[in-house]
Amino acid sequence: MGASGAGKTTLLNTLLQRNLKGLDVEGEILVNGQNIGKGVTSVSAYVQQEDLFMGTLTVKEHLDIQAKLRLPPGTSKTEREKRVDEVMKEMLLEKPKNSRIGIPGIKKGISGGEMKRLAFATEMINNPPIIFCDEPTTGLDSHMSLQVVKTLEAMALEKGKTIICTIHQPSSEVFEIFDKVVFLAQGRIAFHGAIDEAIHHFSSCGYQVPDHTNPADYFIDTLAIRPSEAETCKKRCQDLCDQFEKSVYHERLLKLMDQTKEVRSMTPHHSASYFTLLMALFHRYMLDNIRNPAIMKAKLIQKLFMGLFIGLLFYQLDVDQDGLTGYKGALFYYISELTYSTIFGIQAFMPADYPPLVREYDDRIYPISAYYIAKILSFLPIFTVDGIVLVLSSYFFVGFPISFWTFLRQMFTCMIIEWNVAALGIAVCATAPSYAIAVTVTGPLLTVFSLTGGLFTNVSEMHAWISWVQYLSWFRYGYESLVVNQFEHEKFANITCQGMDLNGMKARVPDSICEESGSTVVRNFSFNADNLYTNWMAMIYLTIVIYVIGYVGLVRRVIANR
Ligand SMILES: Nc1ncnc2c1ncn2[C@@H]1O[C@H](COP(=O)(O)OP(=O)(O)OP(=O)(O)O)[C@@H](O)[C@H]1O
Repeated sequence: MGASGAGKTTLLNTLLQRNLKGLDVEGEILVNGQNIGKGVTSVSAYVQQEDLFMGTLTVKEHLDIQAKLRLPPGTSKTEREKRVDEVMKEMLLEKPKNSRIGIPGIKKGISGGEMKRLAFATEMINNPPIIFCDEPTTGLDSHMSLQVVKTLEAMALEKGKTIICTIHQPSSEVFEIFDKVVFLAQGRIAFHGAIDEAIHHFSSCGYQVPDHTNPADYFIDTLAIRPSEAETCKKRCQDLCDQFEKSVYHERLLKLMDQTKEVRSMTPHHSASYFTLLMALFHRYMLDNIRNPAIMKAKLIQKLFMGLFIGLLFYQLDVDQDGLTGYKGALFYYISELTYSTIFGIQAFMPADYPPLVREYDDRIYPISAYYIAKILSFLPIFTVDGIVLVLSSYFFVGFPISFWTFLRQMFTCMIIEWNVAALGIAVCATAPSYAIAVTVTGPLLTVFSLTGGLFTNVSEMHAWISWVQYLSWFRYGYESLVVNQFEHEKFANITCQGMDLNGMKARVPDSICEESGSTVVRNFSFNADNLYTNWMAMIYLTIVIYVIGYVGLVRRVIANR
């Protein structure tokens, strides 16, 4: 305990060997007499102040997934289910087990107290002997705070756990539950011992708790640095810390520390196998994608709507010069539709994954690669199905050739385009430090790639110093494949040299501008009919390279954040 700025969080971080960048830490941290460094994570749990859950999951689903992530390899399904039932019972979560967790202030879910107990339940799954908690009662009313601290007490008394907890403004009832309390002031220890002893010690230093006053409030107030009288407060804190160092309580503390140097055994917990981690994370993200109406439902409805719109706009195009403009536009539109909504859809939702990822990575629950692969796999079905919906809902209206293989190639090209786009969306999100930066980078990138896609600029006419950009663009690869696939079909073997004249009547266009066959269209774009499949390979290759770059960016970002 201590006033704001006393060093509580720093002490917890030091014990847990986290977020110590820029700090000069001295001394030794021993767990059962052993200096295990960052290994402290494998014998402890850390319940942080802010609860980070996936609000779309139910309490039970969340715990099931956490059990898969946290229980050691070789744990059977029955054992896992038994453990989940046990922690739900211990943490009084049986009643809300099938309720969605929710997102405070956004989507209604379980109560604040239940959420805190769920945070404990999550950390308790693998039965760690030590539990660190950072201000577990923050944001809870007095009744819920008491319930949470009683739960902690039960863990200590009934399960023999060591609980190290920072606490902010506890009520007298809550304060009395703690066995031992450490008061911090300006990074130093102002007191360590039982609550009665604290009252006695502070009183002997001239700070008697007044009647009808919560001792916790009084001590924190005594140790606080008030800006208006900073120097006096600092001096008071220094005096109290000095007096503690001369007290019997300090002597006892030194003896206790000597005893803890005796080496005792401990059993670190092991994480699940890589495959189990991957499957559990995939399950979690799939459930979230399916439950989140803005991801799954909205995308499918949007693609259906846009597909029908394309179908109506380009309904049964003629095979003449005007029709050609429509066919070319419709094909390019497919790529745009698959690009913009996909990339911005990903960027709207993926940043929310980052805080839990950093936390769970710090807790050594899974490696970053497991998250990254699971995330990619969970997006893959959505960004495959919606492309199929788009093509299915428009293809036959537009008047593209009724040919099984042409249809299938068109669908497949669209699928690969969307995989490529999804890769860029995920990679930019993984690498960019914030959503705003991700969107700012993505906008111009899309403009550059669409401009070099072949519709606005002829691919052979670009200046040598800029034309290389087209080889990074799925617009370029995708458009060439779509154009070749359509215009090399026999439907376009002969194209009427007719177009609309100034009076709105069909008239013959001059031979010099007439594209009399699909092959001419392909040639005029400077596209190559042999590139249809090569482009698929190029897009798949590009997808993989982008994913790798995104992975490296994510790892750098997470590690830099520690
Ligand atoms: N033992 C220490 N020696 C020197 N500086 C310290 C020590 N402990 C903490 N500090 C510094 O004091 C400042 C406040 O520390 P910290 O954030 O841990 O306080 P806190 O008690 O958690 O405050 P709050 O309740 O407001 O979160 C930080 O700049 C930290 O680096």
